[in-house]
Amino acid sequence: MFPSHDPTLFLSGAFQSVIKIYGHYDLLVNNAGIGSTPDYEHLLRINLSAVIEGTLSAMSHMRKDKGGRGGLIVNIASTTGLAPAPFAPVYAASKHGVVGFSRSFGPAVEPLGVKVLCLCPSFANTEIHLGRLKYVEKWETIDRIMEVSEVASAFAKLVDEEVNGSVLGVYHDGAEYQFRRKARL
Ligand SMILES: NC(=O)C1=CN([C@@H]2O[C@H](COP(=O)(O)OP(=O)(O)OC[C@H]3O[C@@H](n4cnc5c(N)ncnc54)[C@H](O)[C@@H]3O)[C@@H](O)[C@H]2O)C=CC1
Ligand SMILES: CC/C=C\C[C@H](O)C(=O)/C=C/C=C/C=C\C=C\[C@@H](O)C/C=C\CCC(=O)O
Repeated sequence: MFPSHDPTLFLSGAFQSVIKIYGHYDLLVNNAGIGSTPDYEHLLRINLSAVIEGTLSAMSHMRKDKGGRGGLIVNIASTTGLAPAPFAPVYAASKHGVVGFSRSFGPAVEPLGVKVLCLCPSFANTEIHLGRLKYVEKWETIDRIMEVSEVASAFAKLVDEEVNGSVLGVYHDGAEYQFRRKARL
């Protein structure tokens, strides 16, 4: 676990422990995240900076030109990283950041044997919404709040197909790629 005030400070120690025990990294999933809070810098630190920090640390252990074996990094964003989310603008900004970073970093590190994928779930029934679900269920555009197992299946699809730089949206009616690498700058 990271100290809640600064998730990135703890990362290098955590990475070193894994290397010490297992010798290498095959997969990193940057999943930790928090919902809206008045302290927007804290939110950005956890939802965006820690994802960047984790990705950079994993990459430094995975990169083939520095003795690594290559690997896969999966960043968990959100559909609020794909479309405007007026109910959570700062949260949405953090997730847009994760989408943009993942799409950009994947192609950048492909020559080093590392791939970066991004998963963007819509609303799923987890603790991040504790105390807010009743409110959320009233929103007209939400057809159904997903179960975690639906997000897990989409995660398996993303990792199975392993298209570097891709972004998979997960919706109540199924998973659909939003970006598969090629787009104009
Ligand atoms: N539940 C939803 O509707 C959706 C969630 N997401 C994202 O999925 C990811 C997982 O969230 P959920 O499972 O839904 O919520 P959750 O609240 O159940 O899980 C979040 C996890 O992040 C960890 N975490 C938070 N701050 C941390 C810190 N400073 N250091 C270490 N760990 C920390 C928590 O301990 C917890 O295990 C998050 O990135 C969230 O933004 C994305 C789209 C939809
Ligand atoms: C004021 C409400 C404005 C718009 C509501 C809109 O009509 C609507 O219903 C849209 C819903 C879309 C939801 C899509 C995805 C949600 C994804 C999660 O990542 C959100 C998780 C936690 C953030 C919640 C927060 O308060 O920060």
